[in-house]
Amino acid sequence: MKIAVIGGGAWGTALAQVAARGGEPVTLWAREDDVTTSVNARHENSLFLPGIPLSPSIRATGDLADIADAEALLVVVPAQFLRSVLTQVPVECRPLVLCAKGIEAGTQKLVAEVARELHPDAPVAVLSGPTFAHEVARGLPTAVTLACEDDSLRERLAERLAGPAFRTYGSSDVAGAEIGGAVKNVLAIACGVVEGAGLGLNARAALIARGFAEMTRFGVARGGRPETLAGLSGLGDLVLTCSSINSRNFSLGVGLGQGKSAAELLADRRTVAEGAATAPVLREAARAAGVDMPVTQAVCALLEGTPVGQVVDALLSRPLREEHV
Ligand SMILES: NC(=O)c1ccc[n+]([C@@H]2O[C@H](COP(=O)([O-])OP(=O)(O)OC[C@H]3O[C@@H](n4cnc5c(N)ncnc54)[C@H](O)[C@@H]3O)[C@@H](O)[C@H]2O)c1
Ligand SMILES: O=P(O)(O)OC[C@H](O)CO
Repeated sequence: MKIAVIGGGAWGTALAQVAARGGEPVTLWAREDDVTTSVNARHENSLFLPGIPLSPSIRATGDLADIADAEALLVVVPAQFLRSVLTQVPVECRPLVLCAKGIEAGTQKLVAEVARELHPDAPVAVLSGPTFAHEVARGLPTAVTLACEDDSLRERLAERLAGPAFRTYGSSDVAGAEIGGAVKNVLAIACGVVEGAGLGLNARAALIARGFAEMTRFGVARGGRPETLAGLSGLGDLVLTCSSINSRNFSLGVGLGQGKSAAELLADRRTVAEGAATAPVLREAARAAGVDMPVTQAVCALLEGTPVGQVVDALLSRPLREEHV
C-alpha cells in the first residue's frame, strides 16, 4: 500500500519514517520550503525534527499533485488546520488515517467527524497513542491504537505500518481513540502546572487519576468505549504526556505554573501545543454533553490568566463526593 503523509511537522515526519522503514517510497507533503529542501537534500527535517537521520526513500513535496499515486493518506496537520488543509487535498475515495489530537474550534467536531464531513466517500481510521515523534523517528519501541470501523482496511493498515519496534493494536472504536488523544493534551497542561508551581508528585498523580475519570465520562458521552479510553490512546498517552517535559503541552503548563501568561508562552512557538486550542472547545463540548470536567475547566481558567493559587483553591474546595459515580 503506497503511503503519502500530509503534514511535515515532527509527527508527520516520524510517521513517514515508519512507513518508509523497508525502503518503500513515501511522499511527505509539507507547507514549509525549509522542510521540503532539508528532507530532500539532507534526509533530515531540520525545522521540526532536527538531528534525526531520515530514510532516503522519503521524498518531500509542497505540491499536492505529487500524492496522486498514494493508496492511503496519513493526515498529520494540527486539528485547527485540518479543515483548511483537507479542503485542498484531492482525497477522492482513498483511506484517510487521521493522526492529529484535538477538537475543532467552532464546530466541536472530532477530527474524524471533520474528515467525514469533507470527504464522505473516504474511509477513515485514527492512529493514536503514546508516541513522542523523536522516539518513533529514532526507531525506539512504541505501541499505538489503530482504529477503523472497516475490519479489512484496519488489518491492511495495521500490517502496512507495523514494524519490529512499532506495534499497532487494532480497534473499531474511532471516537474513543481520538477522544483520548484530544483530552490528554489538556490534562498534560494541568500536570505541567503542578510541576511549574512546585505542587508535588501527589498532586500530579491525583490529576492523572481524576483527569482519566473525566476523560472517560466525556469519551463515553461522545460514543467512545471505556476500554478504549483505558488503552494506549487514552490512559497510555495520558501517562506519557503528563510525566515528561518533552511534551509540548506539559511544558506549556510548566510555564503557566511559573506564573507566565499563555500569550507570552505561545507567542514564539513554531511547534503546536494542541491542548491550548482544545481546552476551551472541550469545556464547551462537555457542557453541551452534560459532563462535569473540573480539571479541564481549571486549565481554561489558567489559560485565561487566572492565578494558579486561585485555580488550585477552587479545585480543592469543591464539595466532597464519592470517587466512583
Ligand atoms: N510531535 C509529536 O510527538 C506528536 C505525536 C503524536 C501526535 N501528534 C499530533 O500530530 C499533530 C501534528 O503535530 P506535530 O507535532 O507534527 O506538529 P509540529 O509542532 O511539529 O509542527 C507544526 C505543524 O503545524 C503546521 N502548520 C502551522 N501552521 C499551519 C497552517 N496555517 N495550516 C496548516 N498547517 C500549519 C506546520 O506545517 C507543521 O506541520 C498534532 O495534532 C499533534 O498533537 C504529535
Ligand atoms: O508534545 P505533545 O504534548 O504534543 O505530545 C506528543 C504526543 O501526543 C505524545 O503522545
